[in-house]
Amino acid sequence: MNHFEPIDGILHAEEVSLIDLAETVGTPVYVYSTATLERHYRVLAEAVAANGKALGDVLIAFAVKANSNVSVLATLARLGCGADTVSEGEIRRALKAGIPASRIVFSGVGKTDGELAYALDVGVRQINVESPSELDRLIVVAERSAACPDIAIRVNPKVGAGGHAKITTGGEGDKFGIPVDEALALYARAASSHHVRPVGLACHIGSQITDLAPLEAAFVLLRQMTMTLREQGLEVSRLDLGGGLGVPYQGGAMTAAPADYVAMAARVLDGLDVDAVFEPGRLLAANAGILLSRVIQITERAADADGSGRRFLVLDAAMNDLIRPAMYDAFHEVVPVTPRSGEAVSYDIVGPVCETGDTFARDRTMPPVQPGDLVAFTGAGAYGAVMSSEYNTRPLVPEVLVRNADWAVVRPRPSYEDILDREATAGWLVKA
Ligand SMILES: Cc1ncc(COP(=O)(O)O)c(C=O)c1O
Ligand SMILES: N[C@@H](CCCC[NH3+])C(=O)O
Repeated sequence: MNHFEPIDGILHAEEVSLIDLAETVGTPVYVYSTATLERHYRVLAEAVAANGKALGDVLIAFAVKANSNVSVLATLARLGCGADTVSEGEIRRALKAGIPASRIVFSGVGKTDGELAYALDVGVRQINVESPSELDRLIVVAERSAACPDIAIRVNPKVGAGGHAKITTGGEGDKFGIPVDEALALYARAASSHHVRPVGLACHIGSQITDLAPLEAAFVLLRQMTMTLREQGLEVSRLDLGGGLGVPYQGGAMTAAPADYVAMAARVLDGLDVDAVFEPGRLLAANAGILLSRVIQITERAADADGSGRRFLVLDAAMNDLIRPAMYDAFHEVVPVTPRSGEAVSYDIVGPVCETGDTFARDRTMPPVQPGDLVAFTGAGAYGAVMSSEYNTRPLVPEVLVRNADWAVVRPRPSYEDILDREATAGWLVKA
């Protein structure tokens, strides 16, 4: 069930009219649905439960990078969801949202000594080590902290996948993970240290993966590596399978179903006696959020000798609010909140930022709109607000969480005073 549906001709988030919301909070604004977040988590948790013991004692750790709003995290935390984090800041957010440290995984290619020390101090469940030099640093930090953290070695399985080259993480030339032979050797080396306890292997091969084949190839490799390590007498009790499962951004687009994904993982790991970790980000959050924006104007450019004319739909949202189209040519549906009758029109949908790249879509055919109308970008709940900035000194886009007929501003829009007060004028530039 979609929780962003029209009621009496007006698009709603659950029971909240987006017209009312825009009037109160202003635009642009991200709007999240509690019911969708909960449903997405439950679909995955039920798929896990349906596979019995094949995946062991499973942890679903939401990839905080996809949507780090503390209220979003707290919504998932209440259902028992853990967190996959990539920085001290994300660990702090997860803890603030009520996710216990015992359900927090710390990943990332470049964790600083300070971040490692913080993770040990709060006692995260496991640290995914991504390079030999990180292991060396972690051993020193752990010795200093008198801690002995559980670690997983992140493998680069040479299986890259994903919706765009910029979001592939498991391929040969990618910066993520450790090549298989090196990872096996590093595991044995870690096992000989008194300051870390290797408990498993991890992989994450990319994002917006719509086909299970590359994921299966990576999981099969983890299984083979587990057996190799066990033959050497080493303990392997956890496999972190990463995230990466894609979502439909466009009506009718095909992606693998979460239930098939979990069943595939269960098939591959069956009989191995390990506890699996899943790190879904986009899967839980993308279709739980929209970006609501207002049409500023429509600029018609007549055809000249060099080219065809254009019709620019200029919105008050821009690439600084939602960067996915500019960065990955990502597709987001743009739907009018109150559709007008009339023939579909082709627009170049753009924002007000001074970059040609501030283009959400070229030649997008959609129902006609007029200045002042509201439109919603769908599928914007993951890698939306988290990647926003104040480029062009546009106030950071606010976020609203809806629950039934209730809603709350869970990140307010800063005022211009807030923005300017964050900066200091160098003393020598201030008039005496
Ligand atoms: C280590 C790790 N886990 C999980 C994720 C979540 O990925 P996705 O949002 O595609 O599920 C990412 C991001 O790609 C990641 O880097
Ligand atoms: N930010 C990317 C996904 C990156 C995943 C992080 N490893 C996107 O919007 O699709």
